[in-house]
Amino acid sequence: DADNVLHIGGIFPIAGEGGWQGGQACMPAVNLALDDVNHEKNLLPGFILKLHSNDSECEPGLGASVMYNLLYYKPHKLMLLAGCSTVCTTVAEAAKMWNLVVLCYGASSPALSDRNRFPTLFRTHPSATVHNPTRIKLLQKFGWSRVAILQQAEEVFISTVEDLEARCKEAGIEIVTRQSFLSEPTDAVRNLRRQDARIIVGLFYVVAARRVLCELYHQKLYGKSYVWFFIGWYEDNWFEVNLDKEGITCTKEQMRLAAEGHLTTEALMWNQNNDTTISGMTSEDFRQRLNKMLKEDGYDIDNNRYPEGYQEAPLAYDAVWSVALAFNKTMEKLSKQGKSLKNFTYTDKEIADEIYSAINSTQFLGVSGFVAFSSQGDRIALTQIEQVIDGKYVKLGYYDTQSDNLTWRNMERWIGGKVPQDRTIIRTVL
Ligand SMILES: CC1(C)CO[C@@H](CC(=O)O)CN1
Repeated sequence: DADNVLHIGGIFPIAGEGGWQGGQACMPAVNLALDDVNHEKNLLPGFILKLHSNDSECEPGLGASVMYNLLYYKPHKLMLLAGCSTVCTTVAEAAKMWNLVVLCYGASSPALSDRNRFPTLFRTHPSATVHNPTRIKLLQKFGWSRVAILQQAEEVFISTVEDLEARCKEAGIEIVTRQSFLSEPTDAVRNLRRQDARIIVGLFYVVAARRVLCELYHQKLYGKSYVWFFIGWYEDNWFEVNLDKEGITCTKEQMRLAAEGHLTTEALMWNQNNDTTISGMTSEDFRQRLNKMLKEDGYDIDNNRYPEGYQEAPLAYDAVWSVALAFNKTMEKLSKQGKSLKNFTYTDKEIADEIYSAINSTQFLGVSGFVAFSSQGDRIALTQIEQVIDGKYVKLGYYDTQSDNLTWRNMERWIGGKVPQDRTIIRTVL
């Protein structure tokens, strides 16, 4: 009956062009999770979790109006789910005025790790800075203490590079140059050449990555004397597609030549082992159920026609479990004070603080791996390292920053047969 429903709001990036339309796969994943938590006995006894949502198109203004409508109209919502860094920034900055926790399943911007601006924000999506301890670990593993940085001038990459520079300084790694470009990388790449950069960390979106790769080919900044670190969440064959459409002057073969041997880092979003998670499923079971649901929604999964956000779907699924587990804890605590989540209103700071501290201490094995939040509300996640070998990505290993543990498979291959140097070695014969 109506009064035993726990209402939450959801803001999903679905339509539109700009940014990340990851709500296409994340909203189905959220619906799967709502089904599961509402059938889990003893999780929300006597209650059901109900979602009220709308589309932000990954536009912060539209996201703000979706949020306004969710809050203006009854019933009261107990918290908000949101995706896209730009929308989460707007929603999380305002949410505190309504004493609402915001849980972001699709926001990677490092700027969101700020308890002053976002006191009630949590995210199951790791910050883009999660790559940086892994990059440092790899530089140290291969003895590189002189690196260069090439980045696209976008907020997420600017703040990620600031974090990387600080960690390089701490580790005694020299940044020989930091080049950035808006959309044309020619001059930036030329400056890398001038500084004799050999080990380069590249931070850009995938369209810019194709331009950079073709530029590397033309300026011969690839092959046995160079090591490039790219971001690992581009689609697997990113360097062979859209060449005509995006005016790339290199052929597929030239792009493959330039891409051969590059390393990538990315946050793990699908639990890698076959362990049974809190939902009773393994991550592969989850994949099967999600694929079935997406096929019913009309996606041609069998021919690799995936909706956007498929990669991040486990983060959305686990976000709902985080909420349900936190509400379970909160209800137990409130009932001892003769209160209930049903009494929550947007001015009730006490209940809001109970929800906050319950989420803050929530930890469980989810389909996206072990779910736990840092003091800034950031997702603590493993990273994966891959290398392009013979044109295909090969898993090289995983890194757990918390325990500083690098699991390495010794599969790496260097074009010149040995680890490239980070500088020109002048051999003086005495
Ligand atoms: C790994 C990626 C693609 C990074 O951007 C996230 C979206 C965002 O930060 O706005 C979604 N996941």
